[in-house]
Amino acid sequence: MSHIQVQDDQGVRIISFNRPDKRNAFDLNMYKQLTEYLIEGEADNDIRAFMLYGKNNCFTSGNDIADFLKNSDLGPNHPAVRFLFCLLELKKPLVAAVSGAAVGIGTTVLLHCDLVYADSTAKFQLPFVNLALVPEAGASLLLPELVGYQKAAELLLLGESFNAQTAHRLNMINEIVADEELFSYALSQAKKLANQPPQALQITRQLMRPHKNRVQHQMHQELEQFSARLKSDEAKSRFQAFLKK
Ligand SMILES: C/C=C/C(=O)SCCNC(=O)CCNC(=O)[C@H](O)C(C)(C)COP(=O)(O)OP(=O)(O)OC[C@H]1O[C@@H](n2cnc3c(N)ncnc32)[C@H](O)[C@@H]1OP(=O)(O)O
Repeated sequence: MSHIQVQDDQGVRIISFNRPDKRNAFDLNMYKQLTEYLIEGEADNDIRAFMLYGKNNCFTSGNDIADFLKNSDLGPNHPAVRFLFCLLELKKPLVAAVSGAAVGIGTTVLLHCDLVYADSTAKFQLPFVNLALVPEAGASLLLPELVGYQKAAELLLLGESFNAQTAHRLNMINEIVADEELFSYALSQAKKLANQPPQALQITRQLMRPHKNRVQHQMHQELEQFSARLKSDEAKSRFQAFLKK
């Protein structure tokens, strides 16, 4: 069974993560599929919005840590890099429904979403420094802009997990939804977006992101540092420690 599943429902492309034995950690193939489904959806006039969802009461535990040890060269064709730049370039709106762990890229992807809903089990974490890495997806720029420098420093430098109430207070999510209603509520919101006039919707979204070039520049800076860190002894020993646990 594929670890990325796709379903189109009344103009919404629902992309679900489903790798239960690894808490939906993204491996290279998952990044490739994610990117393909997004690119395909962008080109399809019947798709008006995307929704990201993690099955098995988990959004995603982030990048597969075993892959960090195997693939340290983050060139422009690396599947994770292609996914991140695809996110940045998306024209159609993106909704996320977060249940359970949203770690690393599981949290940074939300900074590129238009609407984010979480249930009471959601747990966010940005453990880049803990893993001897640096942030990605433009989070080193987007997070301080969203939540303020000191709060962002707490989240990125200490790398502790935080719950849905904190994420809501920091304006990182729109709403906390009852656990059993998360999927249907997020989907109903995505369908509202899908029913809006598509051109006005996409242009408005574009106008609301005047900082795109700055984010793109920051992402390149982050990736340069991230690649170097992946090769460092301190990072390798953190990855090995996690995998031995
Ligand atoms: C460019 C992107 C960068 C990033 O995304 S950096 C962030 C990388 N991710 C992490 O550091 C998160 C690592 N995972 C965790 O902290 C925990 O897991 C969770 C909090 C997500 C869940 O904890 P619990 O419910 O206790 O599950 P469990 O026993 O730790 O994990 C179950 C199985 O899943 C594997 N697993 C979990 N996350 C990952 C991962 N990110 N990469 C590879 N494997 C992972 C484990 O090893 C284990 O596997 P086994 O049953 O074989 O021992």
